[in-house]
Amino acid sequence: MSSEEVKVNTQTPTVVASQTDALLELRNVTKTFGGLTAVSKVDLIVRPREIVSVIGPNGAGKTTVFNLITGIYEPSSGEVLMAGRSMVGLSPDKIVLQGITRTFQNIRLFNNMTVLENVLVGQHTRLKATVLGSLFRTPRVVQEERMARERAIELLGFFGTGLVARQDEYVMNLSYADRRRVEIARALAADPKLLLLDEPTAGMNEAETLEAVKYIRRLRDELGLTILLIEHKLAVTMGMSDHIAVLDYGQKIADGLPDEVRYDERVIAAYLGRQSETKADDTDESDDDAV
Ligand SMILES: Nc1ncnc2c1ncn2[C@@H]1O[C@H](COP(=O)(O)OP(=O)(O)OP(=O)(O)O)[C@@H](O)[C@H]1O
Repeated sequence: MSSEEVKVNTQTPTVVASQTDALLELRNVTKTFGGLTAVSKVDLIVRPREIVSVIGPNGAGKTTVFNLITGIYEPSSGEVLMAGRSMVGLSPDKIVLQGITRTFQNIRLFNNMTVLENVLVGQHTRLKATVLGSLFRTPRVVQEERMARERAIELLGFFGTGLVARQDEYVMNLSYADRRRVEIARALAADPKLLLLDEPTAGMNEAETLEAVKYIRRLRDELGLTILLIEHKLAVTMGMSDHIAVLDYGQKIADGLPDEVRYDERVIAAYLGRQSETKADDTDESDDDAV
């Protein structure tokens, strides 16, 4: 994958009239990379406190959609709106301030930092300490640090007592499932309204996957979050999504309730088509897409 120039500006978001009660809305969003259209005219609505999944065969454009929402890429055309405000052109850190945080397909934690330190990193957008204040450790800075630590421990506590007890351990010593939890705790530290989870159960066994499904639901039910996720395990997606958007070759080919999507002929054809391509290629060993 070639990388693309990231356009960053500091403009404040403009309000665009929204016809919906959406928290997040993609309107006719297209992203091209040279001659390749990775995402083509995609509309998507995510309402407050929904759990919405984006699925599709490999290369369908799911990660690109996440990168468009989080400001890694700017759409070639179309609008990305958060609570009715356009986010197009905002830098990723400005988008975090709009209330959107994410986790990654390949966990991105600082392995040489402790569990607690990793979660503290997630709070940096909210802290107010100045460089001078930090140098001289003013009472305000000390108090802010104490509150940040308390908050980080509270967030780890969302996953039970296990991670709280291991807060001073290096992240690299944790199990894969625990590292995924720490990554979510770090994403929560920025106080999001919308959480984007990129394959939150990847690499997990069945018991860990069931556990992950439980805490994803709790993120919505107990913390009031709205969740958009990419997930390859279709049983997981079908079991917890309010609606599911299906991408194929960059286009949204279906969007509906799990049962509507499950039996949609275009969806079945897309998955079966890619599976036969994969078999012909015989290159992909990690295909757990199955309708
Ligand atoms: N920065 C980039 N430069 C060029 N092409 C890209 C870039 N990012 C993505 N693509 C291409 O866009 C298409 C969609 O990729 P994307 O990673 O969004 O798919 P995906 O659905 O997330 O796939 P997977 O399930 O394998 O992660 C692919 O053809 C990919 O090669």
